[in-house]
Order: sequence, then structure tokens, then C-alpha cells
Amino acid sequence: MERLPGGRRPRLVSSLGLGRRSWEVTLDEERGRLAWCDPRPPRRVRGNCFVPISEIIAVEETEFNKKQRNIGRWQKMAKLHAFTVYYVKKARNHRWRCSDVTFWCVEEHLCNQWIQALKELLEMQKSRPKQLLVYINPYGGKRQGKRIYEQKVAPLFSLASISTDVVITERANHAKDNLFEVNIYKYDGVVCVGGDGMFSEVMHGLIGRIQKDSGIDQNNPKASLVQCNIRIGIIPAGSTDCICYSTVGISDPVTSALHIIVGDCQPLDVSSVHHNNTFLKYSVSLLGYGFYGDILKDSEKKRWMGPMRYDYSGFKTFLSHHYYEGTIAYQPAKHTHGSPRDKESCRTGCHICKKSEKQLAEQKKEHGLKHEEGEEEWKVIKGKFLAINAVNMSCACPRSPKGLSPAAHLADGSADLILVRKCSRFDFLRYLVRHTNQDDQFDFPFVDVYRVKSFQFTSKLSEDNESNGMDIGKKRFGQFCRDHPACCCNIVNSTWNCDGETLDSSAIEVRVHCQLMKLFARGIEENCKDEAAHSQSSIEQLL
Ligand SMILES: CCCCCCCCCCCCC/C=C/[C@@H](O)[C@H](CO)NC(=O)CCCCCCCCCCCCCCC
Ligand SMILES: Nc1ncnc2c1ncn2[C@@H]1O[C@H](COP(=O)(O)OP(=O)(O)OP(=O)(O)O)[C@@H](O)[C@H]1O
Ligand SMILES: [Ca+2]
Repeated sequence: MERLPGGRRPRLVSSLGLGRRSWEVTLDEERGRLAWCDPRPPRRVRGNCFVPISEIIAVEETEFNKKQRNIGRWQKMAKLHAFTVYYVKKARNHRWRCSDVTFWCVEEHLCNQWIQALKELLEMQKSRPKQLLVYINPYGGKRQGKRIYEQKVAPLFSLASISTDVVITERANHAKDNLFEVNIYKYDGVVCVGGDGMFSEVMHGLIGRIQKDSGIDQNNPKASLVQCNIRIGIIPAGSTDCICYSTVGISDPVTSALHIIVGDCQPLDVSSVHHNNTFLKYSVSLLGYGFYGDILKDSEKKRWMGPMRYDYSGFKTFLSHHYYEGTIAYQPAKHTHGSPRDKESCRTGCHICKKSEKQLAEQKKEHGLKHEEGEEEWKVIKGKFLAINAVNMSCACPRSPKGLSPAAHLADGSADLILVRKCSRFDFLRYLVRHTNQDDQFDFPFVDVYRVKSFQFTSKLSEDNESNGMDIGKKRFGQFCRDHPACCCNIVNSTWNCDGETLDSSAIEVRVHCQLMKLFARGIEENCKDEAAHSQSSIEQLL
């Protein structure tokens, strides 16, 4: 066997046919890649190509005549043996595709040796799922969930030898309830086909089930929740698909299916939301009061419009220009090195998330939860706000490719609390427009942003009600203001938008749980079209 630079031994090196030419193919276990190079590349064509083993989807023996490749005289001289390697090909904008390359040779033994060696290496990829539980919401987004799964995702899962149990949901909360009944521990992961609402259901089912099985009371806002190690995969088929976009970099079902197949893992912070010692919900993307709460409330009545409902209700809510009075108390996230005004954002293998996780674990070990939560300072802000947004991640989505807080981290144990104070319609529009371009949306005198680990909110209305009892006149006025969007006064409460679901209470207590759950995702990769993809396009010129 040949030696590689540095005296390393590759697992296999052979001269194999690829198209009409003979290539040197190397299975380099130490560098974890399959490489093939043309010893005599034609001029102006790069003759090197490689695929990381971690990004190989499957290997299959190939019936050569079925492939109908014209390889000239070789085909006539002997029976040829071939195998096809299916692998991830990276395209622009974080899009992944399944590509394949077929190698051939005359010796059957050599062909089998390659197939076996590649299969053995794939078997060693222990983070890959073998059995998945899939929930499909047939009514999410443009109602394409079932078609997307059957046409684009199921064939890839079957190619990668992943077995699935598929449930097509029949009602809201079907997936969540089901996760409390089935044996979740026999699965390597749960996949949801739908939007952020569907993801939220599956997340509530999984986190809730794990807490129940571990004897943790979710109603206790100070409880130390048990981490959920069963990963969730998201096949985007919703209206916003913000969680998918913010964790993979694109909302594309094939890309997400490939992230699941290769067994990627991205930990995610989760916020718990309580009211008066009662658990309300978990949130991973947006907890929004005011603007985003009002959009959601209005848009729920227009579900029949599909994803367009958000633009319609967004425009309407923008015109209504309601502001809300209330008090926010928050604990700054001192454990993390990042700031919401950073120019760099969270990327694959983010060192800020890793450091923050370590820091939090050390704090917990040293002081215990009581000290950490109880004794740290609370900062209090009172005011009139057009929007109060708490985001655990950037909340990037096709409508806003950099999101509500571009530098927010997926797994640093903190949320970015964005306060947009009462301002003119024109200023608020300038603020919104900056979500769609490169300008800094926090660079306004009426916008403040803090990185927090917990916060509480009480509306002025509920504070007054608690001290005086609800005055009947105010109640009537409230209804009037709700019915007349031109009235911008602050007499009514808004609604909290919790990852696309409304909350019943306006007074809430929120705490971020660092890395409470995990996704089949890689985080957003640095945007470089890598060497492998480049070489691939030149190979295609050759074949
Ligand atoms: C002039 C254009 C300005 C465009 C500004 C776009 C900002 C978009 C920011 C999107 C942030 C999404 C956060 C994610 C939230 C999800 O957990 C949740 C569940 O899926 N989705 C929504 O609540 C759904 C939220 C959907 C929000 C849509 C907002 C549309 C605003 C339109 C304002 C129009 C003003 C025009 C004035 C002439
Ligand atoms: N079979 C069903 N019938 C009715 N509602 C369902 C069904 N299955 C799931 N749901 C509910 O539909 C809600 C919305 O679904 P989903 O998130 O998939 O789409 P969306 O709201 O269009 O997208 P997004 O959340 O990205 O804005 C979820 O909260 C879920 O509880
Ligand atoms: Ca975070």
C-alpha cells in the first residue's frame, strides 16, 4: 500500500475508472476523506476532488449497463464492476444537494473491497440516526408538507438506510400529545415537517416528556430542567421557518434532510415562560410583545391566506401604531463574552457558545442554582414601547435574512432583549427596513438591546388592575381601542407572541436554559464555497 505525505497509510488506494479516464482514488481514513485525482488532467481543468467521509450519504454497488455511461473500448473488452458514492454537494447560500460519483474497475474483488471499506467507515459515523419518528403537519405553510416529505425527503432517508415511523397529524397538538405516549427512547431523533409552530409542538412534547420521566415539575420557574438528548430535525414547510433558517442558513427541505442524515448536532438555548408559578410555554426564537404579538393575533384569523397573512397583518399593525406601557426587569447575562452589538455572528462550532456553556457549568458547580439566580442584580426599565422582543437566536428568515438580532447566539445561555420605545411611524418604519438591509437596526435613540439570562414583564394595565381592581370604564375603552386601529393609546394590553403562538397572560417571567435541547443541524457555516465543491464543477466538465 502506498504511503501518503508524512508516512501515513491510507486505507485504500486504487486506480479506478471514472467516466472515460482512469483516476487515482484514495480512501484516507486519517484525514477522514475520499479523494480522487486525475494523474494527467487536461489543461485548465483541476484534477483533484474530495469528499469528507462525514458527508458521504451512502455507497451502492452499481449495475454498470444500467448507468448507460459511454466508456468506450473498456466496456467491450470485459465485464465491468462499479460502485456509486452518494455525497453532500455544497452549493451557494448554504444549500446542500445530493450528488453522486460512479467508479468502475475490471476486478470484482477490488470493487467489493471498496464498497466494504466505505460501508465500514459509514457504520463508524456514530452520530448518524438509524431510526426516526416523523410528524408531518399537512396544513402548515402552503399545505405542502406531505408532498415535500414524500417527494424530497423520504427517498433520501431510504438511500441512507434510515427507517422511519411517520405520523401525519390530524389536529393541533397531535404530535405533542403523541410524544407523551410513544416509546421515544427507541428513536435517534424526531423530525417535524412544518413550520415554527410545528417545531414548537414537537419541542414541547419532547422536553415535557423528559421532565415528566425525570420527575421535574415544569411549573417551578426555578427548576433545573433536564437536557433533552433526542435531537429534533426540521423539514421546513411552514410560513416563517425562522428556526430552520437561523440554524442551517437556508429554508430548504433537501438541505435539512441532508443535515439530518449526516447526523449534525446543534445545541439550542430554550427559554421557559411562567406566570404566577404556572408554566406557560417554552420559546426558542421570538417572544414578542406589542408589534409582533399584535401581528400574530390578527393573522390567526386569516390562516386561510397562508404565509401572506403575516404581510397583511404586518401592514395593518404597522398602521395601527399601538404602544404599550409596562415594566421590564432583567438580569444581564454576565457569563457570556458576546454582545448584541457585535459585528460577528454565531457560526458553526461557535467559540462564544462553547465558552458560555463552560462558564455557566462552572458557576452552577461553584454556587448552585440558588445563588446564581437569586443574588445577581436585577435592572428595571419602565416605559412606553412599540415592541418588546426577546430572541434566543438571530431569528433570521427569508423576510429578514440577518434577523431581529443578527449577533444573537444559538447556544450561549442568553437571549437578546430588544426594546423599541414609542416613536413616530416614520422612525418605526426606518427601524423595520433595517431588518432587510445591512444597516444596524440598534443604532436608533429609541431602540435598546440587552443580553439577558432572565427577565420579567408586567404591563401598566395589570399593575393598575392589581392595585385598584379593574375599572369598568377602562374595560369598555379597551374594547373601543381594539376595534379602532387609528387610536394609538395604551389602554389595552398586547399579546405575547411565543414562537408564533399567543400566550394568555401579559405578565410573564422568562428564564433562558442553556443548551436545553439539540437539533440535527450544523449551525451556519462560514460562507465560503469550499474546495470540494469547486473541484466538483471541474469534474463535471470532464465527464
Ligand atoms: C418595509 C418592510 C419591512 C419588513 C420588515 C420585516 C421584518 C421581519 C422580521 C421577521 C421576524 C420573524 C421572527 C420570527 C418569529 C417566529 O417565531 C414566528 C413563528 O413562525 N413568526 C411570526 O411571528 C411571524 C412574524 C412575521 C412578521 C412579518 C412582519 C411584516 C412587517 C410588515 C410591515 C410593513 C410596513 C409597511 C409600511 C409601508
Ligand atoms: N393536522 C393539523 N390540523 C390543524 N392544525 C395543525 C395540524 N397539525 C399541526 N397543527 C398546528 O398548526 C400550527 C401551525 O403549523 P406550522 O407551524 O407547521 O405552520 P405555519 O404556522 O404556517 O408556519 P410558521 O409557524 O413557520 O409561521 C402548529 O402550531 C400546529 O400545532
Ligand atoms: Ca442564545
